[in-house]
Amino acid sequence: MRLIKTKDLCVRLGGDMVLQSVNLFVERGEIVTIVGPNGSGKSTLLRAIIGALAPTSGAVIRAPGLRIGYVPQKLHIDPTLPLTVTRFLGLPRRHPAGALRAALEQAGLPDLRDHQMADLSGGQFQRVLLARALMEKPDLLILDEATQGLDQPGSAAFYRRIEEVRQSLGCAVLMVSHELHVVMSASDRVICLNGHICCEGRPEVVAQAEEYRAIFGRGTQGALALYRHEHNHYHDHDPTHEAAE
Ligand SMILES: Nc1ncnc2c1ncn2[C@@H]1O[C@H](COP(=O)(O)OP(=O)(O)OP(=O)(O)O)[C@@H](O)[C@H]1O
Repeated sequence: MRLIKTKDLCVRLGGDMVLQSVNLFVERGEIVTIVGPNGSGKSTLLRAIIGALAPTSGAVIRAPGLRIGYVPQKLHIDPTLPLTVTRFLGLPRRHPAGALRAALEQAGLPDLRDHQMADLSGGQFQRVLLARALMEKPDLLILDEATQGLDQPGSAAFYRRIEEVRQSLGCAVLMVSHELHVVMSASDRVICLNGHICCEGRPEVVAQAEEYRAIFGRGTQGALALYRHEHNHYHDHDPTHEAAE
C-alpha cells in the first residue's frame, strides 16, 4: 500500500525552480533513501512532503489518516534556555510519563527525562529528536540527514536503531543521507535527486556505477556507488556522459 505519493511536484524558492516534476512514492514498511549533491533539493522535498512547504504546482498525496514522524536535519536550542528532555518531548502536547519512557527506550536511550537538552551529547540529542518523532507512532518516519555531526560508529548505531524501529513499529522510513556506505545496505530503494529525480533503484552492489559517479564525483572509492543506476536521460553538465551511457 502506498503511504505517500508526489505527483509532478514542483517547488520554486526565491525565483529558482528547486524541484521539478518530482514523482515518488513510499510503500508501507519500506526504507527509501534520497541522495543528491548539496543544494539538490532534498530538504525541500522532505519539507513539501511533511506539508511545511506548499508545492508551486503538482501535489503530495497522503494515505488517509497517515501519521508522519519527522527528524529534522538540525535543531538549534539556545544553551541558556532551560529545557528538560521531558518538556521538549511534550511539545506541542504533553504525553504520559510511560509514553515518554517508551519512546526514549525505542530511540535507544536510557531514561534521560530530567536532563537538560543543552547537556546532551550530539548522539543523545539526535536520539531525543528520534524519540519525539516516534511519540505519535508514525506510519512514516522521515529523517533529514539525522546523523549529521555524529562520528561513524555513532551514525552506524543510529541507522541500526532506525532498522529496529522499522521492524518493531512496522513504519516506513524516508530519509536523506550522505552516508551511503552506512545506509545503502539498509535501504530498499534509493532515489537520486538533483532538482529532478535522476534515477532510482535497489541498493544492489554495483562497483562501477559510472553514471552516479559522474554526478557525485569519484572521491568515494566506490563506497557511494552501491546501487543499480538507470539513466534514461542526458545531463547537460555531465562531461562523462558518453562514457557513462
Ligand atoms: N527559503 C528559501 N528561499 C530561497 N531559496 C532556498 C530556500 N530554501 C532553500 N533554498 C535553495 O533551494 C536549493 C535546495 O535547497 P535544499 O536545502 O533543499 O537542498 P539540499 O539538497 O537539502 O542541500 P544539502 O545537502 O546542502 O542539505 C538551494 O539552492 C537553496 O539555496
